[in-house]
Amino acid sequence: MHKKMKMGIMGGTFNPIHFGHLILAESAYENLELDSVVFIPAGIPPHKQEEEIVSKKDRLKMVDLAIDDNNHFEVSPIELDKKSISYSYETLEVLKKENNNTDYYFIIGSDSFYNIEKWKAPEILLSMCKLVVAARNDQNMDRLKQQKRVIEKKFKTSVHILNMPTIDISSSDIRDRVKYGKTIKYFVPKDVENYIYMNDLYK
Ligand SMILES: Nc1ncnc2c1ncn2[C@@H]1O[C@H](COP(=O)(O)OP(=O)(O)OP(=O)(O)O)[C@@H](O)[C@H]1O
Ligand SMILES: O=C(O)c1ccc[n+]([C@@H]2O[C@H](COP(=O)([O-])O)[C@@H](O)[C@H]2O)c1
Repeated sequence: MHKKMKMGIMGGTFNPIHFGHLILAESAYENLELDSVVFIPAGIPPHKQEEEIVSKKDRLKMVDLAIDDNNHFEVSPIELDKKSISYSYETLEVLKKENNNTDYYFIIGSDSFYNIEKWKAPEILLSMCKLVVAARNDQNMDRLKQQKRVIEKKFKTSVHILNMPTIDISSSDIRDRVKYGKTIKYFVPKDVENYIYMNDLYK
């Protein structure tokens, strides 16, 4: 029997990818001793239909550029290749079928965690992976621990709260900054910054 692999799943709209996502994924890799983390850009994100989202090609390219120097990070186009909405439980079903000898860890920020019961079929999703959660700009650890207890009890799963610095960077703030001519230096990797300007994104 081979040792089970431990894979992190970093799902997101990545519109664009930024250092908050990268530090989150790297912290999960380190804290949970994962073998790798796969970034899965959402083709059609379930809860973000009203936002302006740049093309799948641009978002995939920016993830590629951002993770290029990290050999335990990879990217999968599995959700970009679908025409329908990217529900996480369906993605996990496909991954599980391909790789049964792997434990999956779905990595999210606290904003996603507080909404998880509104996701499609959370009971199916949480039977296939464990959640790894980072506090975001809500420093309220009591609320986070309370949500951890609720989800663990309701779905008979375990939730890992990550030990990482809170990084107050968001894709929406980056989009606004570009729009209003403000700097995004040190918010995103240099290659991503160049890609945004070269391709006139978020004007
Ligand atoms: N700075 C951050 N710290 C911790 N988690 C984060 C951070 N930024 C994003 N995440 C998490 O990464 C996942 C993907 O995020 P997403 O691609 O939607 O970026 P976002 O910055 O939240 O975007 P937007 O500002 O457009 O809502 C979500 O689970 C989100 O909570
Ligand atoms: O499956 C769902 O119903 C669902 C609802 C909301 C978000 N998600 C996933 O959560 C991840 C972060 O989503 P977002 O919208 O914050 O970019 C991304 O992988 C989404 O596909 C999934």
